[in-house]
Amino acid sequence: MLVTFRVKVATLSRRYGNLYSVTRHFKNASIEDVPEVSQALIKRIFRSNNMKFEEGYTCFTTDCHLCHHNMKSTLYVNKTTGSYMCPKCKHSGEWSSLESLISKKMKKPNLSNDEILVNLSKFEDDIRSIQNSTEPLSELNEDSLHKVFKKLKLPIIAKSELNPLNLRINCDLNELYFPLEDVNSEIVGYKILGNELTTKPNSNYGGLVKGTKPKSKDTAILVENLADFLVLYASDVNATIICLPNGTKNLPQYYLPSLEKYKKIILWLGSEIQSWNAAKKFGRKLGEKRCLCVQPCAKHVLPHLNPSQDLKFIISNAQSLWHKSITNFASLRQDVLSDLQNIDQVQGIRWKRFPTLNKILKGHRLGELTVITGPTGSGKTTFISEYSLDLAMQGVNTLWGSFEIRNARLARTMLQQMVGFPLEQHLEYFDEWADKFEQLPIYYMTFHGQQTVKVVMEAVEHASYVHDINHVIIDNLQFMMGITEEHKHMDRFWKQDAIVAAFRTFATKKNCHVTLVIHPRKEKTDEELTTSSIFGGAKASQEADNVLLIQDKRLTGPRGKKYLQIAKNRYSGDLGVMPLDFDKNSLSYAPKKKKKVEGTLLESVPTDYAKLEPQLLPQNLDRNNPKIVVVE
Ligand SMILES: Nc1ncnc2c1ncn2[C@@H]1O[C@H](COP(=O)(O)OP(=O)(O)OP(=O)(O)O)[C@@H](O)[C@H]1O
Repeated sequence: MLVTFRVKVATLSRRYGNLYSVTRHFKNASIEDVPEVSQALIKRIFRSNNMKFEEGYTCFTTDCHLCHHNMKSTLYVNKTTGSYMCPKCKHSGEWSSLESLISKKMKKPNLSNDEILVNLSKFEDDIRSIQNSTEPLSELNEDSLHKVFKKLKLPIIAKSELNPLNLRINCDLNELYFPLEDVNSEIVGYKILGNELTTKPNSNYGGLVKGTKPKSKDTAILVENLADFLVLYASDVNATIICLPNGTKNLPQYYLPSLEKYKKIILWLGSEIQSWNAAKKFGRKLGEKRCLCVQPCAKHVLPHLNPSQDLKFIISNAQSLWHKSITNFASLRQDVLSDLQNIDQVQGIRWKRFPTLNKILKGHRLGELTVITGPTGSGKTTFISEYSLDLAMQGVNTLWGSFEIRNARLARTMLQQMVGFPLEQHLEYFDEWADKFEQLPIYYMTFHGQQTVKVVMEAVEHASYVHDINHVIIDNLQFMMGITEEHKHMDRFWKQDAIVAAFRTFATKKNCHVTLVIHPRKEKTDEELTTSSIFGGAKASQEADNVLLIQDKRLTGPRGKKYLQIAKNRYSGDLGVMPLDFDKNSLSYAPKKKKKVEGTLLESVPTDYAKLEPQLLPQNLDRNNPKIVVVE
C-alpha cells in the first residue's frame, strides 16, 4: 500500500534556515497566507458539516476521513491556527486546505502548491534503516554502558532503569538514539546524541522523547535536555517525563497533540531569563490552567546538576501559571520573592554590543513597548537592526516588519553588522557567514509599503504563536496609517494612537517585546527632539515603556555628534545618553575603544578574528594573543 502525505513548506523553510521562513510563509505578502481562523469558525464549519468533534486544551479532535478506510484515526486541528495533522495517515496542512477538504466531504486530498508529496513507505524505510544500523542499548553490559554515558556527558543511570526507554546505540558506541514517540506512542524517529544533537528523519510528526511511569499517566514534566530527562526518569518522581523538541528555543505546534492528554504539565527549564520566559510562553501555548512551573531559585538547580536534591519536593512546589483576574498579595508573594531572588534575570537580556544601554535600560524585557524616533536618515533602521541582531544572536526569536526597505537589504545590513566588515569586498566569506546568519531565529514579514493594521496584527499574532516570537520590530508605524479601514474617519493622530494601542495590547497580552519606529513631527533641525516630538498624539510616549530618541547634532554643526537619548524608562526610571559613533565598515554603532581587559575578547565586535586576513583585523588586536585587547 502506498499512502502519500504532505510536508508543509514550513518544514522546508526550517531545513533551509529560519531567515526565509516567514518570508516564504507569507509569500508575496498576500493577506490570504495568514489563515483567517478562530475557534468559533472552526466549530461552525464542523457543526455545519455534521462532524462530531471534541475540544481539548490546544486542539479540536475529530475523526480523520483522510485515512485509508481500515486505519481510522483521530485528526488533530490546532485551535489557534487551524493547522491539522493525522498521526496515522500523516496528512497535515493549513486550515485553508482542511476547510476545502471538509467542503468536499474529505473525499480526496487537495494538494495545494505549497505542499509536497512524500511517500509514507520512504518514512518507514528511514526508521528501519536507523534500526538496522544500530543495536538496542540493552545489549551492552553495564560497564560499557557507563563508558558511553560518560563520553556523552550524561548522568550515570542503572541499566535496568534505562531498559524500558528502548534506547539504541551505533556500532562505534558514540551515538545514542532516543526514540521519538508520536501521540499514539508510535516511533516516528530518533533524537541522536553524539558530537551534536540531531533528529532523524527530519519530520513534523510531533515525536517526543518520552518516558512514562506506569502509575502516572495524567501528569507530564517537560524538561529542556536529555540529561534532565534521564535523571527525572530514573528518579521516584511519578509522571511522564518529556524532553522538549527544541529545548527552550521554541515549541512548534506539531508537538501539541502529543501533549494533549496530560491534565497537568510541569515545566522545569533552566534558571536563565530565556528559559524562564520560555516556560511562561510554552505554558500559555499549552493552556495555562493545566501548567505549573518550577521557578528558578537559589535553593535548587536543574536535575542533572544535582540528581540527589529532593526532586519530588521541588516538583511538588511548582507554581501555577494561571493568574486570576483579581488576586491578593498572598498569591503574588511567591512571584515577588522569585523576582527579588533573580533580580538579574528580571532585568532582562543584556546587549553584548551596547553596555551603555544595559546601564540605563538594564536589559531587554518581554512584554514591553519601545518607541524609537529620530530625524529622517539619522540611522533609526541601522541602529534598530543592530540592536535586534544583538538580541537574536543571544537566542531572542525576532520578527521584523520592514515596510520601508526591502527585506534583502535589511538582511544584508544585519549580515554586515554580524560579520563586522563589508562582505562585498570579501565574497569568499559569504557562504560561511550566511550559514551562521541562517541559524539565527530571525523572521521577516514580507509586507512592503502601506498595509492595514488588521493585516499586520494578524500576521504578528500568527507568527508569535507559530514561531514563539519574543521581539517584534515595526519599521515604521506610518506605513499602517494610509489604509486603516476601520479608522478611516479619524485624522492621522488618532489613527496612529489606535495602532500604538493595538501593539501595546499585543505586547502585554502575549508577553512579547515590541519595538516601534515612528517618525518625528516636523521640527526645526536645530532643536533637540523630546518625547513630545514623536508624531501623533501623546499616546505613543504614554503607552511606551521605553522611549529612545536619536539626536543628530551633525545637522546643526560640523563637529556635532550623534547620540541615542533614553528619554523614558519605565522599569528603572534611569535616563541618559549613549554616543552613536558609526563605523561604516561594519555598519555598527557598538563602541570600539575599550579598556584593557585581561582574559576577555572585544565583546562589542563579535567577529571571528582567527579567520580574518591581517588587513581586516582591528588595529588594536594582538592576533597572537587574541584574548588580550591592547588599548591604544
Ligand atoms: N552616523 C552615521 N553616519 C553616516 N552614515 C550613517 C550614520 N548612521 C546611518 N548611516 C547611513 O545612513 C543611511 C540611512 O540610515 P537609516 O536608513 O538607518 O536611517 P533612518 O533614520 O532609518 O532613515 P528614514 O528616516 O528614511 O527611515 C544608511 O545608509 C546608513 O548606513
